Amino acid sequence: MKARLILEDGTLFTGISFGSDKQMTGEVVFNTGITGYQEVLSDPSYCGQIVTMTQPLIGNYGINREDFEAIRPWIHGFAVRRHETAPSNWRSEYDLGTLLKEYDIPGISDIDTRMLTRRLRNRGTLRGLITTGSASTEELLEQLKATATLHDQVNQVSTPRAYRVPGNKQRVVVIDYGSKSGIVRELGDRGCDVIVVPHTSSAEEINRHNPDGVLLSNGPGDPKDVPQAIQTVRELIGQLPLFGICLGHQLFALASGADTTKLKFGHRGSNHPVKEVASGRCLITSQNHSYSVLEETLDDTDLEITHINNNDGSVEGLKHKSAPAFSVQFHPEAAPGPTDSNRLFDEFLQMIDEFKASRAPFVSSTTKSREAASMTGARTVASHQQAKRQEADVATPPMEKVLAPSAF
Ligand SMILES: NC(=O)CC[C@H](N)C(=O)O
Repeated sequence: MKARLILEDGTLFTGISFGSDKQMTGEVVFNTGITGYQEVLSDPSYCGQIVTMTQPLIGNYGINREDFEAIRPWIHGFAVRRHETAPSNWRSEYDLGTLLKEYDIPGISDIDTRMLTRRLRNRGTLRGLITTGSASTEELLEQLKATATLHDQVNQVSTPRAYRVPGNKQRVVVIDYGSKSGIVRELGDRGCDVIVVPHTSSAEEINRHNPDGVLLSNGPGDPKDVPQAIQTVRELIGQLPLFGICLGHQLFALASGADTTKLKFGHRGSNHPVKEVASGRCLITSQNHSYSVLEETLDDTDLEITHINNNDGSVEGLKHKSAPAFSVQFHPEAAPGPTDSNRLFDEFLQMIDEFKASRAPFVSSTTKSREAASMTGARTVASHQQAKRQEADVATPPMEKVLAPSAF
């Protein structure tokens, strides 16, 4: 069956339909990863977008549920040069077209994805529409114009209820703005007791879980679409160790008084070079974002730049000058890789341990009585928190489900 993809500037691509034959609109973006189409399809940060892959052969290693980044894909369409209908891989369970059909997502193949990518690079990100219908190009453009731009994607993809992935080390609350399962996997692999909470959770609700640290997840859309989340992050800064990833990084910046802007066509792929300022080293990173923190708005904040994009000089990482908090625009949990920045999870857990140690009650030596007499507010808070933790271990707030990491 014939399918068409039309961009808002009138550019028309005619190809072959696969997946669902439903008509869908979305922001059209390109990803340059050679592998990883399953992770791209199922990354909730793509919610509402039509994705095209610059790699021309897509679907050749099929689909397996294990590599999904979320329980289901949220993209609005998939545009490829060639769709492989006979995948070859021992892990493959079914083919890409079957997956798209299952979730009613339209796919279009046999189009010139090089031309499409060049158009997006030259003009910037454009909205588009995929259809198998017979309406004229003019009618389709009218329909595209009449479709509202999405602003509620975080609401669509975040978990409605808190859930826990138990572990016996640091307790980390992940605020789910559309979290990839890779984030929970990385924390779980390190033994963390992970509690994933909805994006609407207040600082008070988060504190009730008695976390040792908070991870601000990735997620779709404009970070300014979730002002309540910005307020929560503002309250958490300095209270608990924080680590922000992608949307979480942008929210951390906004909460600290910086501003964000939309990039011309975004960064999406698995080999974006990023300079680590402290060491001068280059990390190869996985990326998927449209927005970016504006460097010139950082001057009046307590943030400093830790990472810079080698391609366009944009801000890729931040840390707070005094509070235990840092963030990155790229994805250290990247699957299928690269893994250069994976150690940021270890650095987060180290930061948590140092923060805990700095607040631990004083225990020994000759100064004991003097110290006890002048015990600081922070120490009182720490022992109070420990007591609360014991209580909470008995009665944690109601949670949806208790999942093992393999259930993702
Ligand atoms: N992967 C992400 O978290 C993306 C962040 C944000 N939605 C952006 O596009 O910039």
